[in-house]
Amino acid sequence: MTEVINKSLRDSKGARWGALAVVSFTMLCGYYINYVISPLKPLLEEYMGWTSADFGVWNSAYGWFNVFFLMLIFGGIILDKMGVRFTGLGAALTMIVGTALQYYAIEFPMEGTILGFKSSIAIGALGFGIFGMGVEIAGITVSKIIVKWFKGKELALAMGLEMATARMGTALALAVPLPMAKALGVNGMPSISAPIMLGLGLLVAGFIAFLWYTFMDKKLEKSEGISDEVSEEDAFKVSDILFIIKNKGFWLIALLCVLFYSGIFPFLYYATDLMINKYGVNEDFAGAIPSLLPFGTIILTPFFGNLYDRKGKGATIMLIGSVMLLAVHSFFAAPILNHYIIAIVLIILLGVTFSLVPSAMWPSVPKIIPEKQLGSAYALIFWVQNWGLMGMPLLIGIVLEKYCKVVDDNGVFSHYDYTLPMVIFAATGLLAIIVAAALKAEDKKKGYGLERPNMA
Ligand SMILES: N[C@@H](Cc1c[nH]cn1)C(=O)NCC(=O)O
Repeated sequence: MTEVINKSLRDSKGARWGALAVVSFTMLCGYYINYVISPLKPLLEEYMGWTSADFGVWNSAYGWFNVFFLMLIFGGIILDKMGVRFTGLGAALTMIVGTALQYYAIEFPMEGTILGFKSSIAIGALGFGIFGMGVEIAGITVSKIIVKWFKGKELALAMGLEMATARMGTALALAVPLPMAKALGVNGMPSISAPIMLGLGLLVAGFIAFLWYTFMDKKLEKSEGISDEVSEEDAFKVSDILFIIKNKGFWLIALLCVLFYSGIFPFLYYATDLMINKYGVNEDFAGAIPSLLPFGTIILTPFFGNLYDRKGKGATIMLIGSVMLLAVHSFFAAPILNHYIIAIVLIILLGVTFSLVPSAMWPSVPKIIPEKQLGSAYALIFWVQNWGLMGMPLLIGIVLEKYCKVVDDNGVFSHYDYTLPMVIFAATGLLAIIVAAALKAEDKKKGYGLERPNMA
């Protein structure tokens, strides 16, 4: 007698890892644009008259719509209501529109001011804000997609691999734009917009990749006998948000997220400038050192994710990562430690930190929040995180402009002293340790299972 078993497409290794590869590529394209202007800071100051505060405003715009217009919350609601296909395509398109505006602002600099900001900064920041909305909503959509394919399987490994792939985009963004802008320059004037044009092309490719994923998603649902992407049970309800925000574990994860990521992502915006100003690295190579950070995470995030899947210890991993964040930034702040080798070692250690916490944090959310509320839960966590992603670059930009300019004997600007900004980054590590310890205690009390393996 032959037994017919209806298997879900997620049971096919090829199908689920293939789906992961496709959506991860879309994220890689987004993460490239996220950091593309970081290494261009010295060129923007020299050739376009930007100040550090302008740079801070542009980068903080990432969170404007997400934080003030609650676009992330709406994104989460749309995700839970309309499903991953509609939301992912919309997010990918939003990234393209925002980046086109950024390109326009850099390629065609404008005179005058808008709402007190230089016109080019205002238009470009608006573009970065729109992009930020798109990439964040893409992020929550992809998290939900991964849970859909990998729950009960290699969930943390899959999330780690997605982040690792996305971080290749970050590494590219830190290493490529400065040499590229210089190489494509004409008559000694660098082509600052060229790396953004490259990103625009990548985003279009990312959109096409996501379109491809939508067909895989339909096949998955067909294999599971689901005809409508969003079932009655899965549809968003306001009570879901209330349920999530009443959960102490959720708040601890969200707080840890904003503190930890405020010490990493905004740091990356300034890392190339730090290498030039503190460690005296040549402009042409300065981006290569911070680009080691995402490269390290490419191997280590899946490694720690796999460890969490098999051995557990998620809360402990997050605590260790937070301790390392404090230690690394404290060394970056120490004025006498200014040899570039120290910078390389610290960046590598920061890469380990940046692998530890995300590899345990994101797969821990489904242990605290039921799957049908996951879209809203990730959206709320990203919303809290965006306060930091918005506030920190602005704070550092203003601090650099006001308190860190060092002048030579003739009163001419010589360089930025990064001690104070790095102390501020170290403070995020200290606060993260306190929250990570509280999360570990709460896990023990409530039995979320953060210290238990993910795989059955
Ligand atoms: N909410 C995102 C933030 C982000 C930064 N760059 C692109 N997205 C996030 O935290 N993603 C998880 C990660 O570790 O990258």
